[in-house]
Amino acid sequence: MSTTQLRKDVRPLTIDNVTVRFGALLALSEVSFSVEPGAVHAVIGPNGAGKSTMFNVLSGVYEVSEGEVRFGDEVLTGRKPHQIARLGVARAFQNIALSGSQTVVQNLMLGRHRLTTAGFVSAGLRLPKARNEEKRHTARVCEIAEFLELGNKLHVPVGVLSYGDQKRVEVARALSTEPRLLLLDEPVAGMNAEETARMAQTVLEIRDALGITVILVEHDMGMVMGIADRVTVLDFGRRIADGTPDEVQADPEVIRAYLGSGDETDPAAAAAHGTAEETP
Ligand SMILES: Nc1ncnc2c1ncn2[C@@H]1O[C@H](COP(=O)(O)OP(=O)(O)OP(=O)(O)O)[C@@H](O)[C@H]1O
Repeated sequence: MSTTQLRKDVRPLTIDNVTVRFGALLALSEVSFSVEPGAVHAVIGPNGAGKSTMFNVLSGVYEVSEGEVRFGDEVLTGRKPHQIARLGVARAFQNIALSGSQTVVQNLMLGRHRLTTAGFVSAGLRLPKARNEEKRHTARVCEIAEFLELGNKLHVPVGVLSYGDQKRVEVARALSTEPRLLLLDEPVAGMNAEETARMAQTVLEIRDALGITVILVEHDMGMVMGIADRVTVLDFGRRIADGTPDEVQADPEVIRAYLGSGDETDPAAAAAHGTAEETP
């Protein structure tokens, strides 16, 4: 865990007995775990285990059938996605949700919208208050872009950037909302080894520099085991393990779940091949 100072308003996240049913299918079955403030916490599991469903619950896209999610004292379940966003939970999507024709800065400013206070009229008339506010927000999103190593691409349309850079803009867009909790949905999916190592490093830097909590769903076991403080493992909608990377990699039920699934991203195999040590 980082020794960096936590943002003061970062709270523990508690997933308490969450069940999600789609008709007869149990996508999540009485799943509980907690995420410590300032942790990098990974949620893993074979295909169909319920990882995306869990993220959709955390961000308010899916309603739970039973159970509750709390962020400190605030109950997240039962709220709409925009209400959860307002509580400081931001999600970077696996399938990039950016406007390709707009520049990096323009995309980040869209992410910033909820923090702007100047009304439509004063912004439209470009009154001094609105101008100052826009300047302040632009300066901050440029800072965030620099942090994501996009400083020399601020005015480039996102659509012409490399895939790896587009994924970084997606993370920067989520950070532009100044979240207390960042949800990263397969941040390295489709990336090459170099892009993956850079993103792994970036995730640690985000946590350390901003003092926020990061939860990631990811199939790349080398990346997960290299950077996560804790790992929750799902299989067929059930939580089958929860612990440090070393603990879950040695857990017989986890090994069985991955071997049974034929998933080549088996955590034990990743450990045996030393990939856990390769990524920062
Ligand atoms: N909106 C939905 N309607 C019906 N079934 C769904 C819905 N969303 C998910 N499911 C089902 O819930 C189960 C869990 O799916 P989920 O997408 O959460 O798994 P996952 O662990 O993210 O899988 P993957 O690694 O393949 O993305 C699957 O059987 C899936 O088909």
